[in-house]
Amino acid sequence: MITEEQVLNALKNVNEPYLKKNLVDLHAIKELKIKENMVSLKLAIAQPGTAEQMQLQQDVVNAVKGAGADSVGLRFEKMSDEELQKHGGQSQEEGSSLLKRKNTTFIAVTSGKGGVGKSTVSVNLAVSLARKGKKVGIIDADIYGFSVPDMMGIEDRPKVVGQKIYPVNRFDVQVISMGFFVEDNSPIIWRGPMLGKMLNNFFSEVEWDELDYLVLDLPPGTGDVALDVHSMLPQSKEIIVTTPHATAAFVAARAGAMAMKTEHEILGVVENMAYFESKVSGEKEYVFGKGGGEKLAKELNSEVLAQIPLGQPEIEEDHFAPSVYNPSHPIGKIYMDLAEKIVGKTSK
Ligand SMILES: Nc1ncnc2c1ncn2[C@@H]1O[C@H](COP(=O)(O)OP(=O)(O)OP(=O)(O)O)[C@@H](O)[C@H]1O
Repeated sequence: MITEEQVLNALKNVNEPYLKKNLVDLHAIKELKIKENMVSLKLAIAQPGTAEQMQLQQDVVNAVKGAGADSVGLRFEKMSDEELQKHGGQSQEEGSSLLKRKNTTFIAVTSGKGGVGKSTVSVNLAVSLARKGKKVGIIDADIYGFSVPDMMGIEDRPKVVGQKIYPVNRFDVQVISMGFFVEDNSPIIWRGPMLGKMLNNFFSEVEWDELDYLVLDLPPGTGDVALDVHSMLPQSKEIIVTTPHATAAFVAARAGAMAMKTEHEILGVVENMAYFESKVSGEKEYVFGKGGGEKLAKELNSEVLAQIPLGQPEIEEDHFAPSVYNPSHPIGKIYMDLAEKIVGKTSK
């Protein structure tokens, strides 16, 4: 079995890309665990969420596997400013280019709780806006489960050229996901401030093409993380996703209340899983209750933008994307209408 000493020896040969010193001398290894020849590491680095991090991931995995480990799980955190300065780095400047673009409308998609379809709505809204000829990007910032790449059927990783990361293009949408920065699907625990730093890097280090819309799939809930994002993106507009159940709407109202507190404009509510429509009789069955979206919209002084029924997209062999509805699918049409409404509400 691989020993701690062997791992450390291997990491002596890997340089932190920004500070150009090896990880051991930098005291960058904040945690090292070995279990049944599986090594898990937590590393503090100067600039997480950058092209360099992706290269570093690869270097660390190769080095530790080369020393005899079967698998390597990696987590990253941002090095403290104190440590950074000690090693000759500069603390990072906040604020970045994408955030300053005047022509990009930011749409944060949020929900009170998980599993209501927030990512599905984010993805289909982004694709539908692109189908309408808009230039669209999506950031999958749902740290509790970055599902966007899978939902869109993305197997590629972003291209990295020099310092820059190029988003993956799928259905004419530029896609960046937290999931691209995780090695081997290893579980990661993000804390609020880390997410903020990561997002900030997505805005500054990613080479976005022109964008009319940037859709942000945010983590559910109203915790620190969401608050962080709210304050970081004061210009962002919001869509709140709920199911029709009264309790779900009640929880979602808290997410909405926060948007109001942070003075984000609420574009409206999307009620997902609103009903099931029988193909035979056309009858609607309200499987998860009724009226939640309406109730929430009223509470937020807003409106229900769409009611999306239960239904699966057709699976296409040559264009595999398990959660993207075709524009001809009844649900695909509802998403096109939603995109139309969003364009109407956000045109200057
Ligand atoms: N209208 C719908 N009909 C059928 N299945 C749906 C619908 N909307 C979402 N789903 C399914 O429900 C599950 C949860 O959806 P999704 O991941 O979009 O929710 P979420 O709110 O983003 O969850 P999380 O917070 O865990 O990321 C997925 O398996 C998705 O395919």
